[in-house]
Amino acid sequence: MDPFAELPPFPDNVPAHPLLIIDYELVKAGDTAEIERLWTAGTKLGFWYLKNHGVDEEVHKMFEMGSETMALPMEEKMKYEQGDDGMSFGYKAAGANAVDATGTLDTAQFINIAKDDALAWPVQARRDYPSTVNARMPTTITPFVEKSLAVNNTLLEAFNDKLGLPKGALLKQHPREEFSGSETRCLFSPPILDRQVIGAHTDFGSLSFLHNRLGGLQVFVPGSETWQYVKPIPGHAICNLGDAMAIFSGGILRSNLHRVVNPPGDQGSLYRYSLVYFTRPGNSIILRALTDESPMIAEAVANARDPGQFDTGVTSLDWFTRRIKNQRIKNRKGPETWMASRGTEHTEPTTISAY
Ligand SMILES: O=C(O)CCC(=O)C(=O)O
Ligand SMILES: [Fe+2]
Repeated sequence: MDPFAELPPFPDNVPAHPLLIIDYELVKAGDTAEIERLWTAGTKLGFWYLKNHGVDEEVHKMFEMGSETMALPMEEKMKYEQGDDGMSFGYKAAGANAVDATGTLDTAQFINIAKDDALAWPVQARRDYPSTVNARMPTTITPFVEKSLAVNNTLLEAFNDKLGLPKGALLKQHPREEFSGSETRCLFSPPILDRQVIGAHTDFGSLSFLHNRLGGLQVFVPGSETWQYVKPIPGHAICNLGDAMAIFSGGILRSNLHRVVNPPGDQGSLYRYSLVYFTRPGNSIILRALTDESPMIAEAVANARDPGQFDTGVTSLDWFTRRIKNQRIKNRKGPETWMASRGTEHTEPTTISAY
């Protein structure tokens, strides 16, 4: 079944940035040419399409889980709201976050489910969830999390070797058993013309495995002056690196700015769903460049304009909590709260809201 069949196509006359297309099966098989292309994608833009990932069936069911959850009465969803303390897991209502320094409200609802809960099910590891999530945990969510973990770990290992790290060094930053901010997220937003759905940001963690059916995602390509759409392609996931990988690699890998706006053309009158699996480092991992383990990373840090930026002195949990907490509109004191929510993109032109 083609999940795009019922949807109006992404318009032909709207430019989209041509991400590199990486074949997961080839990367998994150790194909050096394909791994070289993955490396190019990770170092130049930090975004790429991933085909042949084998997760389509689970993605389809996750979209169903998302629509079942979003259809619950607001009062029910609000029982599971993520709150203002910087925890991500649970439900996030539309308008709970700022999308820019002036405090404009976001328009996306999320349901975020911790990887730790998906793997521990039926034991509760981190928090409780709406009935629609519980009902889908064994059939849909846990299988999706397991497959996404395997895909992301394979990609991390490929980057590990290209960075000249000892085998398993990056995987050691993401222990399966340690609690972390790793989670799956289903997003839902109504048509909205005059503002961003999700403000410009870099992702907090290491690697995001994203599934889009409608347009709306935009990337800010280094050296360009405008935002560019990423066009959804059936069967192709969109992968991107987050802050933790930029820091571990001493800036060799790129955590790129992106945002979500209304889908273009005829897609723009539809409700938009999307789905992500985020791999994030273990809570206790200190975010710093892995200079002791790779001469290539040591050299990158030595040559960096501001080497200190790769020695944050904070744990992954602290980094994540700070960013989530300062996006929450209830915590907003002024533009400085937005600045306090920023990640590795702080040197980038994040002020362009240019809607
Ligand atoms: O919905 C999308 O296309 C992207 C979502 C995103 O960037 C995020 O949740 O971090
Ligand atoms: Fe993102």
